Amino acid sequence: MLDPILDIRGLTKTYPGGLTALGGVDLQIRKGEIFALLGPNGAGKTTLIGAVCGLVRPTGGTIHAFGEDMGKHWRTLRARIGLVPQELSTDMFEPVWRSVSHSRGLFGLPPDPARIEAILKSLSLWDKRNVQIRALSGGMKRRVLIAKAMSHDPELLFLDEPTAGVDVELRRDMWKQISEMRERGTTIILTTHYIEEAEEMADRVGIIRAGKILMVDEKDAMMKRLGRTEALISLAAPLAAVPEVLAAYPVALIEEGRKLCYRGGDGAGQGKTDVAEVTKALTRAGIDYTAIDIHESSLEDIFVDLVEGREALAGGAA
Ligand SMILES: Nc1ncnc2c1ncn2[C@@H]1O[C@H](COP(=O)(O)OP(=O)(O)OP(=O)(O)O)[C@@H](O)[C@H]1O
Repeated sequence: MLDPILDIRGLTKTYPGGLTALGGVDLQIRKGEIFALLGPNGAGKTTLIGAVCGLVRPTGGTIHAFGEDMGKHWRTLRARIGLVPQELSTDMFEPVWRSVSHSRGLFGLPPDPARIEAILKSLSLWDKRNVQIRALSGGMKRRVLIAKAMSHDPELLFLDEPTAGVDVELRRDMWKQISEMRERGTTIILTTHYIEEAEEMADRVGIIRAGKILMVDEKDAMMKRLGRTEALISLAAPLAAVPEVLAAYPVALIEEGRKLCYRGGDGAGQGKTDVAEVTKALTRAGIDYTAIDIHESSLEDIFVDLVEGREALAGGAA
């Protein structure tokens, strides 16, 4: 990748006590993209973010941001990176406005009330500017976290599970906020458990498990490459064997011959074409069916397969 905005090489982290949370992570992030890091609990997502944002001291490897070594130019580079953590740990007694304004100052920027006002308005927090953070609802507290991270106008923004535990409406609202930030030129890396979130938002997806990146790809390419079509064809009468005419297709008999199961395709429409041909072949052979149930695999299916190690990583491992 040419001039990645973030370039992580061979990053390792073994916590005192011996647990290896990151086992050699290589990851390059493009300027201007939304990158979703997907992984099960304990995969190392928060540790990875923490290593870039200075909350976790890596055991090994290098991190370059904006083309420079973070190990050497820590303060100046960190000021250009924003972090929305999972939870607010401080500032509970501060009013919203002061807390957000203070965050800007932490990165050495001069006060800019107009900018803070614009941020609070964009997050529908302006009405709450004088309210103590502890008195806000959970969703509003999350917005405050975003406002604090935006306060120093970072070029690279990490969001650690931005929508965990928020309702559907607020989640959609936050997705909109994140998209708007990207439109303004911010590069965004988010971690999530919600596949829907990655599917909806991300340009590229990285899948992490047990401290290793299993795969990184354009979301669409990943779905195309690993996507599958599954069709269940209910037969009018059970069959003892797969009919000869279907020999060329990835089909099998299940449920004691009462259903034909097709599993194949390439996530780009081939599966549906195959299924149409299979049904035509059945009709030509005089085999009646009563129902067809077609399911296209989603990013979720792909993710579950990958994380559980079911899907062969053939050709796909990054
Ligand atoms: N301070 C710490 N000391 C020791 N072990 C830790 C520490 N922080 C995290 N770990 C361990 O490192 C591993 C990775 O944790 P991490 O929080 O990075 O995962 P995650 O992918 O963010 O998980 P989740 O989705 O649950 O937030 C886990 O096994 C965790 O228990």
